[in-house]
Amino acid sequence: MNSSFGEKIKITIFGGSHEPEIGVHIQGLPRFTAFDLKELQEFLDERAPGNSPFTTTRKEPDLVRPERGLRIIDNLAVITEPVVTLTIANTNTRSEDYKNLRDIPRPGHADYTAWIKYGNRLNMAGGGPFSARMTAPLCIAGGIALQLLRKEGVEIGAHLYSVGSIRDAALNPLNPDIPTTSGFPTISREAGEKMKEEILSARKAGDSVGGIVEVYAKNCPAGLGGPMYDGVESVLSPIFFGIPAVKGIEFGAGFAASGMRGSENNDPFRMEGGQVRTSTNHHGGILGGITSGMPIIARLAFKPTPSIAKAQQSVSLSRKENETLSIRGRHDPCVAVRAVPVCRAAMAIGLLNMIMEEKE
Ligand SMILES: Cc1cc2nc3c(=O)[nH]c(=O)nc-3n(C[C@H](O)[C@H](O)[C@H](O)COP(=O)(O)O)c2cc1C
Ligand SMILES: C=C(O[C@@H]1CC(C(=O)O)=C[C@@H](OP(=O)(O)O)[C@H]1O)C(=O)O
Repeated sequence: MNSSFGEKIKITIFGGSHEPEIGVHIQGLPRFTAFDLKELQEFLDERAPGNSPFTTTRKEPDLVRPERGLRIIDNLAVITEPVVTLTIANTNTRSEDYKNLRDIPRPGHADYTAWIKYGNRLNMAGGGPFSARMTAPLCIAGGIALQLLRKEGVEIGAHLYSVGSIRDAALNPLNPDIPTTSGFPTISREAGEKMKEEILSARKAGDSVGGIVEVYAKNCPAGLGGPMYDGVESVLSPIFFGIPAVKGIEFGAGFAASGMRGSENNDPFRMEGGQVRTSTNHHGGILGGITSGMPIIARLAFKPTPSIAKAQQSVSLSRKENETLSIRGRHDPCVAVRAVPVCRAAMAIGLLNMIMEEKE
């Protein structure tokens, strides 16, 4: 099953969690531009599963394989064709964990709705095409987009804004920057330690916990986007909602703006070095759907992982009876942790689309 996003840059993600491979076709990248494969692999490694006690135990190397449309010279990949294809092998599938879930759907996952729509035609082991595994090819496209955007001066970063009720230190909305910490994606090391405890405590209880990822883009040119459906929020939201388990998105002050007065929420304009800037950034870099030149800021709310070890109430679809379900298998206790690079990838693809459109 394929899933596509974008017009100027079109990505098509294919494969499934327990198929031989997953991958992405990317159409419309500027020809004869190069990107660094080693840097792309390092970006993929940030998302890869199985590398810490805070993720699923399904360990995958997630090695990027250039397949089509690229000429490889040492670590450089030069884009030579209108469509490029890259893949990743699935090397560590354990489909027997999913046998009983064909009949007894997991509460909170896509098992039941996929059965309603596709019956038994889809290989749903590992979550099939609904799995977070599909965010690996998203990160291939996003990792390439991040490198191309950096050439334009655009920087995209993200951090774990919260896990359960524990909040990270605040990002500076006027000049966001994420210091490199100890391998855990928070600004504050102390907040990171508390989040780790919360995640391990949920896992120990056979449970899971939700979280929020905050993502920013700075040095983005003013003037991208347009009114209504051409707006930056309208372009970014579909790619953000394509990430499994995303249940809410806010830009700038977001929902909190609804509790403010206009005098508090409006960002005063001022001149700075001959350029129009704002003194605060409640608008998150977007006014009327168009970028203002201030940092773009979005927060993505992730629900707690649906697959939990605790016994849950479900049904047998064949016997039409209530059932108690106990899930075996390997699952993230908090999906938001590994979603941090995924949010950067999604933001990069969305913005590259708009920047390329502007260049036409
Ligand atoms: C990085 C990441 C890792 C995830 N890991 C798991 C997991 O291990 N187990 C699981 O049940 N769901 C996991 N999910 C969430 C499911 O894929 C998702 O909840 C499911 O496909 C249903 O889609 P929905 O939540 O968008 O409705 C993960 C999501 C992300 C973004
Ligand atoms: C493999 C990844 O995460 C998977 C995401 C996932 C889900 O339901 O989304 C379920 C689990 O799959 P499995 O049962 O095959 O181990 C996770 O391990 C990955 O992100 O690369």
